[in-house]
Amino acid sequence: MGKHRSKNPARAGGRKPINRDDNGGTGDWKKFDPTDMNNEAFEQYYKAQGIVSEEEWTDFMACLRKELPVTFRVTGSRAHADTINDIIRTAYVPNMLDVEFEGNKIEPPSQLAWYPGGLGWQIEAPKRAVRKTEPFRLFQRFLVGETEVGNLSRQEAVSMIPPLFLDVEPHHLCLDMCAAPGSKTAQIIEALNPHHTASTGLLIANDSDYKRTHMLVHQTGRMPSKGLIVTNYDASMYPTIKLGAGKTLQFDRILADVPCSGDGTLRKNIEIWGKWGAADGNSLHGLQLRILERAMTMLKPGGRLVYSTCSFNPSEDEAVIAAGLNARPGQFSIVDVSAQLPNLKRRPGKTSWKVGTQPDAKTSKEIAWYETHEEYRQAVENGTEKEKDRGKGLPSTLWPPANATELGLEKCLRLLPHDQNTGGFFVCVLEKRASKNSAPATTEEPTSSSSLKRPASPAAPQAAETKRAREKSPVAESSSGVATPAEVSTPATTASGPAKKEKRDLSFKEDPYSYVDPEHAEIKSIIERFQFKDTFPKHNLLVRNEYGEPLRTVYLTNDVVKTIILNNDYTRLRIISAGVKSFARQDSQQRVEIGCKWRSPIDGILELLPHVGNGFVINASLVELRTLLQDHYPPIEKFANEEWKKVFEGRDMGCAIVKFQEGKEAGGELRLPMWLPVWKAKMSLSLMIDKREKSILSLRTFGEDICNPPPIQKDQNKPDATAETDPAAAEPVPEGEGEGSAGVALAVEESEEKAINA
Ligand SMILES: C[S@@+](CC[C@H](N)C(=O)[O-])C[C@H]1O[C@@H](n2cnc3c(N)ncnc32)[C@H](O)[C@@H]1O
Repeated sequence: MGKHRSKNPARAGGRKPINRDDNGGTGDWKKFDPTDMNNEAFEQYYKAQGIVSEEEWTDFMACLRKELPVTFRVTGSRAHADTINDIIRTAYVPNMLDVEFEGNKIEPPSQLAWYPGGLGWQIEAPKRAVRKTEPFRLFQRFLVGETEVGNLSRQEAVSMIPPLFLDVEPHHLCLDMCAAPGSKTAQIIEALNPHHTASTGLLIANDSDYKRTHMLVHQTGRMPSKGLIVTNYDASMYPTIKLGAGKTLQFDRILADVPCSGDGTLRKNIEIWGKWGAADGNSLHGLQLRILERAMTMLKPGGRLVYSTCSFNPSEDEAVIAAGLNARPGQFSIVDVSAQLPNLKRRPGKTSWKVGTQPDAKTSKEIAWYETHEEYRQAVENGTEKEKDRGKGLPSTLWPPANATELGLEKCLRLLPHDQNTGGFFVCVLEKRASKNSAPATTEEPTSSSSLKRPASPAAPQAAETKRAREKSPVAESSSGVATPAEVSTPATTASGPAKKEKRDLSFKEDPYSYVDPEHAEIKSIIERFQFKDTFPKHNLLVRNEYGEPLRTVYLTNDVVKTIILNNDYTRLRIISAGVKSFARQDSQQRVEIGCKWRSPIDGILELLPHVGNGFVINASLVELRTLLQDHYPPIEKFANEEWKKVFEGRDMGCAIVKFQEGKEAGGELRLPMWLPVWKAKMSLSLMIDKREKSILSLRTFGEDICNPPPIQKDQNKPDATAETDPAAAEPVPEGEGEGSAGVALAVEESEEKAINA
């Protein structure tokens, strides 16, 4: 398993790979002092590589020493994103056109010229100006709120590029190999669900760092998808995924946004100035190549693979691509993407580069250059060069191969900071040839004969899967080439594990997965409550225990995810999460008066809406929203709207979905319709979103936080004190508060599930 990110990514002699997108959303800016921004070896190294011409060198270096503008992306399905974009353009930007700060005019936010649909933005204003001028401060507050609810994503401009070239369609089976913290994962999910329609595709978002996979779960919670699985694996040894009947999964799209030295992020991670060394890139080349080679193996013929780094270094960029192509002669080609994103300024990849070492970056800035691998080996033999990299020395794949000019490396893209005021990045788009001799679409080809040996990885203890028996059941294929779960021999309609039991990786501590029998009494109560139509995928309800028992949370997955879960032991794939959280138990007691004890968390509502019965969703206006935000459990009689009161009085206790119409009313404005879960108790209603989300919603809609503090519980140590003493009885405790706080709820959920698993 990889290591957790360090606050100082360039630590350990600059060898630690960069987790570059981490401070994307925090707004933390480090001390910015251009006089510290020097590194002789860096200049020597890149002057020799010729990644910019001599005439441009001064501009290149000057730009690297400038503060990086803040950039963000409007997220979500297209119609939704366009509305948010219009709000920025029409409600905020006009107020920022004539702002002055300390005698200088401050430029308003501008749209990134190359980003599709104008949904990418850049703020060049210095941070101080943003804090000290009213229009920018207001905009900043808007950005923070919208980022919290998932409508915006702070992301470096160049980091937005790789997923755009991936060209994802809603039916694609995709893998994001090094995904945390997940800014590109979010882009892929959006491409799979452009209109929030039922995507039949799949995205597996993987990271070798266990803690960072939880960042991924959090980040993707804002754009839930039934077709999402998060895994925790060393990408260079990613396991083969079984589909039943001896078939294995091959992906239509793979993103390999690999760990790298990160010198393209110098403008953001300014510590790199003091730490950078020529050895950094050389030492990462091996891992990067192994990840690329694994991606090449798992890609479907005709599929597309995007390799990217935030490093300028050819050792991590062109050298990796060249070695990957040469390991599979004739099977892959570099795609010419010059016509895509026409306004994006890019530089061609290099067909020649130099390999240099820097024996000790701390004591000497001198770089030793070696024309060839043989020359380097000679120096090792002579003792003038010490062997690094665990005694194996530098691999020959670091040097430009003899056929470098024939590989089409100039079709790679290098993004340079001074071209459009960004960070640096490298992107290469590869396509696997769909030839007669290619392996069938769902069968992986044998692993290539890379010259680099794969080291054992603690995150991949079960790699020897060839030894395992494969299922014998006949499996039909869906249009995506994946067997649909109903066709898999494992009983798909009952709680079940993999079709054939595999050996468990006992070191993997996450809870198991199983599908719930749709005839289970709890599921029947849910179907009845939400008046689900026949279209509701009741066979695809997943829980986190071995017995298919709906205890606290039920997730909804699509067919592809189900096929994967049924055919692979979850510990072998190290599955951290799957599907969308769709139902959460609201009432764990045996109260008979509550027929369905489940509510739909906000994450899952959009997935449920197409299936709920006509008339189940209750319409409301901002007047009702105001009351629901102000009080935690407003009595039904408090609502002025007679129609609304009547509807709720006619309903049993339990969950409802309320649609708040867009418009201006009650001192607020809602620009898009919004669906929220509401719980009806005996005499009151409650909005089922957590306290923080309520406050953000209040600020966005009414311009102020109108939410009153939650009522004090009468005896917090006494279980179910409310039910005993409150006339309203059975009042819900919204997620994120008191006993029902997300953390506590999760703990209860885990211990309950663990108890049944024990
Ligand atoms: C540059 S970051 C990825 C950024 C991410 N794609 C995004 O856009 O948010 C590289 C990631 O690779 C992960 N990583 C490092 N070594 C890995 C390996 N062998 N397999 C999988 N992930 C790895 C790190 O934990 C880190 O999260």
